[in-house]
Amino acid sequence: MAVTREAVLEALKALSFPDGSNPVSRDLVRALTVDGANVRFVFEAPSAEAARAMEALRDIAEKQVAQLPGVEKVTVALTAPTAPAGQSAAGAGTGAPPKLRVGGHPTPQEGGPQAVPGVDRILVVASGKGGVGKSTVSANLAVALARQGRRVGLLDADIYGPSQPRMMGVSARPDSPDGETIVPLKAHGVTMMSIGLMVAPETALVWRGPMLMGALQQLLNKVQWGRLDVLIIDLPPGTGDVQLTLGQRTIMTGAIVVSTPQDVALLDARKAIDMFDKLKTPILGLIENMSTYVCPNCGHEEHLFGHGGVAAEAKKMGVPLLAELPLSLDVRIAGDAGAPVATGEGPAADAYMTLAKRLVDEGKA
Ligand SMILES: Nc1ncnc2c1ncn2[C@@H]1O[C@H](COP(=O)(O)OP(=O)(O)OP(=O)(O)O)[C@@H](O)[C@H]1O
Repeated sequence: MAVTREAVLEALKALSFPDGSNPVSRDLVRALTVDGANVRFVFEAPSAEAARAMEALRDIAEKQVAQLPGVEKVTVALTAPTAPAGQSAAGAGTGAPPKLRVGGHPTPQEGGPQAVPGVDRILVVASGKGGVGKSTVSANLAVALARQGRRVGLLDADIYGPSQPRMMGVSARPDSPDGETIVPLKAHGVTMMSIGLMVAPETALVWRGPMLMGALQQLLNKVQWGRLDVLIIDLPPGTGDVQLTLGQRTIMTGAIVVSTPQDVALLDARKAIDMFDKLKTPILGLIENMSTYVCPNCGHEEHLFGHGGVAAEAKKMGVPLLAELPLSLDVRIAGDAGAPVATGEGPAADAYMTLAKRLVDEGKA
């Protein structure tokens, strides 16, 4: 018999504190997800202190829920406004840890979408599905724009797989000298911030849309971006709550949708484009990534995943094809090494410089 949400909540209510309250009545349970036989939820402690004291509760809760019929796996994450002492969420920052309740629900907002102060343009880089190179394109485009003299920010909002710290070669936890705002990091001429530098991955995995959105809102508004010509946001893949809420709350200059030539990726890309249409976010264009493969030994060019699909689709949708970016081992190696290929020279770097120039010339970046 499949376990239900209600059964899990009942099991948690049975864990009573000395004052007679329980985790549910104290409103500690967040993001309860029952996915077949897998149960996941978050205990959100009011403070780091309280989170430390809740380690034992987490163990007991895990065991209690695991005993329910139909449950195979239980994952309970503990969150608190700041990381527990001596346990940095990511790397070694030197200042006081930011006081952000990262992942809290977004605060209500009056009126329509708003701008981020000091930021002239926001470009979102999206894809219908994961793994098509959205993060690679975001990092390289940011670097290429910075090389053209633009003041560029890069916000990694891909909570399910934050890859910008690795791609941009940064790992330190950002400082917060005043305990309220966050000083972003700098890499390759780009001002950057990743949700992955603020939140432990196991916590992020059990979050639901509203918590992600709360975190993203904080990163947009509490990071000291300074004056930027353009902020590039590397979105999570797909068409979920984060994309929708961001579109409803923040004025976005435009969206760039990355796809590979395979049909399935294109189908997914179409969904992303429909979403931006509904949000009334201008679609700046499609990018075909992993377009051609140039053999590093003989120079022979091969269309490994087919060719022309993205161009044809762009035409059908009436949006520009912004770039066809080659599949190149250099791109992957550079990304893994923390220095995007656009920091150097060569065909892949040239392709990104051309893309960046086009966006600057069109006033989009
Ligand atoms: N043009 C390319 N040539 C070679 N490798 C590439 C290219 N583009 C991306 N890759 C590699 O493909 C992998 C996936 O890329 P990336 O992380 O940018 O995709 P993504 O769409 O952001 O994925 P996710 O949604 O999972 O974050 C990475 O290892 C990256 O280095």
